[in-house]
Amino acid sequence: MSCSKRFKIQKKVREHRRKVRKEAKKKGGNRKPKRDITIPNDAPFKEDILREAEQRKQRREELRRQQKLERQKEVAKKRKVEEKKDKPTEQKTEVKEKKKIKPKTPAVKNSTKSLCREVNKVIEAADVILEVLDARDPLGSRCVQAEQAVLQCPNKKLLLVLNKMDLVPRNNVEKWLQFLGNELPVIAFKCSTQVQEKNLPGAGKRVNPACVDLSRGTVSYGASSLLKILHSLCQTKAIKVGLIGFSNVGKSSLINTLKQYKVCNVGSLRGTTRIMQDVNIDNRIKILDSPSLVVSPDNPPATLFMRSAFHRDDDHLAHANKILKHCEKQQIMLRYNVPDYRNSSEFLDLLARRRGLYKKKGLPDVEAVAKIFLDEWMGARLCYYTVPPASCSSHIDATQTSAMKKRVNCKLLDSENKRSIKGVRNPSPSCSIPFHLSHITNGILDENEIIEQKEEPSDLDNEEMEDKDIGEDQKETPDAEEQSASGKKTVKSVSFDKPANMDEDYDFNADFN
Ligand SMILES: Nc1nc2c(ncn2[C@@H]2O[C@H](COP(=O)(O)OP(=O)(O)OP(=O)(O)O)[C@@H](O)[C@H]2O)c(=O)[nH]1
Repeated sequence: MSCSKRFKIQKKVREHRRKVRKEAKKKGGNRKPKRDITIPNDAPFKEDILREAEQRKQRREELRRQQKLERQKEVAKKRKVEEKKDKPTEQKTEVKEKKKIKPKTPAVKNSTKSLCREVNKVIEAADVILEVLDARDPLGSRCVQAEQAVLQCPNKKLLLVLNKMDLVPRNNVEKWLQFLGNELPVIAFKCSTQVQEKNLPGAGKRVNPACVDLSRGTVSYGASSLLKILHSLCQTKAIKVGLIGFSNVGKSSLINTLKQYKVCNVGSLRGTTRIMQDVNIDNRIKILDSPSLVVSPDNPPATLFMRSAFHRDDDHLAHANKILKHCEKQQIMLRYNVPDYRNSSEFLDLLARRRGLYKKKGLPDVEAVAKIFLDEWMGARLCYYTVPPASCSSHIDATQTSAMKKRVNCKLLDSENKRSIKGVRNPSPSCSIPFHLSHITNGILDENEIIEQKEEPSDLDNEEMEDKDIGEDQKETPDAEEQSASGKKTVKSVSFDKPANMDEDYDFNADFN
């Protein structure tokens, strides 16, 4: 064979092989499959390690999702700026003038009014009303006005749903069931909350958020019991079931749990639901989701913060202060792993140091840590609990109670509640924070009662003054708040002089550094 022919053949073979390799690469055949974490079975703490790895993965994904959202926001912002540039200058000045004329408050005010309207619509349309309560503060998530509005209608039935029972100790759930059961039928509930898109069939593809399967997420308790009760109420005709409650108590989650699909938007962000939504559970039960109830401004400050759907974002320190006032110091020190503190500012200072949150020049970033602290309290993970009061003057009279109980199969309810409580994994009392605030919250149902909100000076300063007066024990009692809730104003003598022994007790620079 001539040399030229041999080289020609060799070249052809090389080209052919290159082509084959290229195609294989395109198909992804050469790629090594991703290995799962393999831990030998005899390794100690295997389950813990796997759980930690899974949590880490979830966190990474969450971060990626957040970054993506931020990027999208930035792009949208840039686009807006470019669009504005393109518009003629005349239009710009018109828009500016309009903006100047429009005050900021009416937007919030109108939206609050519309929330009110939507809640009223739900109460009017529904045959059965479920008032959803947060098991961590059931009394605080009850609304006197809404309950009265329902009880005034003779044909409507009112049931309480004690949701999030996985976040409080078991004996506390039992106590609350007993306490609330004296007034109205109450059902213990735990929603299914986890959305595991990764485990769904077709993982990796884009999943339509409206049909994410929740059945594989965390287990729910009380759903079948609630359906049984509702079916017993609709023997002759189909019924509409309205869900009411303050923000973040889990109304939308409850619907998703009953439906086993994500049909309503859920989030730890308050006021996610803005309008009435109806969802058919089956051919006899239609559920109406409502926006959160509007909180009346005459509630104690902590209740106002815990239950309101909207907040001014700049008040983190004041809000954190309000919450800390009602918590047991020992438990807070244990939960957040901080040493003894005198007031909320000192606690936030210590927490910022503990979590490594510093501003420029090495100063602890108290604002940032206050925001994180509040997010935890508003989220669905922190375990805190309130204790039912020894006696409570009820706004429901005995005839209304007995009428409501007659309409519902209470024996079935009791047995189902016992079954649900047995199944749930509750936190131990030592891991949860006792929260000393138990008030029924006043709400607003009449939109004409909503008054324009005035900008008030931050109450942090005032409260810090109070803190200093109260000293170490954080002695503000619920009674004092009751007084403020009922409108009785007490005049406190506030001394603006430094306490005499203050400097001797504690030198911040020396003791702290
Ligand atoms: N741990 C736990 N978290 C829950 C439970 N139910 C709801 N959540 C969480 O509570 C948060 C609020 O739930 P939503 O269903 O959006 O509450 P909502 O009452 O509809 O809130 P709004 O839209 O503000 O009215 C979400 O982060 C849920 O995951 C529960 O039973 N247990």
